[in-house]
Amino acid sequence: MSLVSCVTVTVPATTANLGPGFDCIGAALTLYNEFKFTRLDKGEVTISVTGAEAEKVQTDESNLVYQAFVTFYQHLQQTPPPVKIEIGMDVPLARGLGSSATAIVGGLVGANLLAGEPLSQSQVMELAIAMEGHPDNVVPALLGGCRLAATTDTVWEICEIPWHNHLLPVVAIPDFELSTKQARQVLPTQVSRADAIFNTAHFGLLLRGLETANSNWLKAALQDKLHQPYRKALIPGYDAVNSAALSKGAYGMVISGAGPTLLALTDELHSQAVATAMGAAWKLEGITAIVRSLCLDTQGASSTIQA
Ligand SMILES: Nc1ncnc2c1ncn2[C@@H]1O[C@H](COP(=O)(O)OP(=O)(O)OP(=O)(O)O)[C@@H](O)[C@H]1O
Ligand SMILES: N[C@@H](CCO)C(=O)O
Repeated sequence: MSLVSCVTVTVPATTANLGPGFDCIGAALTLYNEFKFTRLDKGEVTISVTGAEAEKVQTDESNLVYQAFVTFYQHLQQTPPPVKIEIGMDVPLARGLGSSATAIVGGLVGANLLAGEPLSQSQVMELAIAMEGHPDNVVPALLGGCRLAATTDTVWEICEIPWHNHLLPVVAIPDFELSTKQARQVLPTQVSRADAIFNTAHFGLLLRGLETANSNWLKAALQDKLHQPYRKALIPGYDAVNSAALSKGAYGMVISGAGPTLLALTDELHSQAVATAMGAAWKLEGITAIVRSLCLDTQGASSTIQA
């Protein structure tokens, strides 16, 4: 078997939760990070980063892409080979768009390809979920589309959720970070039965709303009682941006992942006006935000092998 010496892996950003689907649903978006792995004959790992916010990413062995690369070889009980990793960043860091999931999936997929693919896609997925701690970013980052993940005692069941082709996500990405760790610390460890029932009902409605683009269902479905009411306080301007999105015809707005990016679900007719209004509302609050009208990525992680 001739070993691959160089591979480039492209991984999409993801939005997790979609309102009521806390820690179990996520969708891949058309915004990407790129990871190039070159096997070296000898020497140490070298890591370089280019693109948006490149200067914020560690280039030593604590780099998350390298950590994933090492985790893969540890899983096989092998020593990782010396490698050059080149990272091209377009997914902003710690903004709720799954940057850490791109790094984990990129590192694992790259390592698997360099090693001649000893692991199946579902084995790679399980390693990725274990590293991230929850499935809702890494699963769509790996597989693409909108995905629901549920675990039994032993396995993960992954289900593709139909996404109506009229639905467009608009993201407003503010210029401040919110780490997932910090955004999880504000959540209660126990919730009331009423809140659990509220989320169960709204999650069911969300699945049917995503499938049909039924506007009444979607408007109601994006509400949640498990995380957003607690996290709103960490996102100045949340109410103003929400009102702006709704006033321009969005079905609704949610916190993307752990935030602080806010994501409106809309359609082609309204997406431009919704994006402009969300950016303007944040500007009035003194916060600069980049707004982007995206689509659902259906491919997930993809790779190009250079022999
Ligand atoms: N391309 C990358 N290369 C290396 N490390 C990265 C990369 N992207 C993200 N990370 C690491 O992941 C951290 C951000 O992870 P965090 O979970 O806080 O936010 P997120 O994944 O962007 O948001 P969310 O999980 O809410 O979608 C960064 O601080 C960095 O350590
Ligand atoms: N489900 C996770 C996604 C962010 O990693 C959360 O909301 O904390």
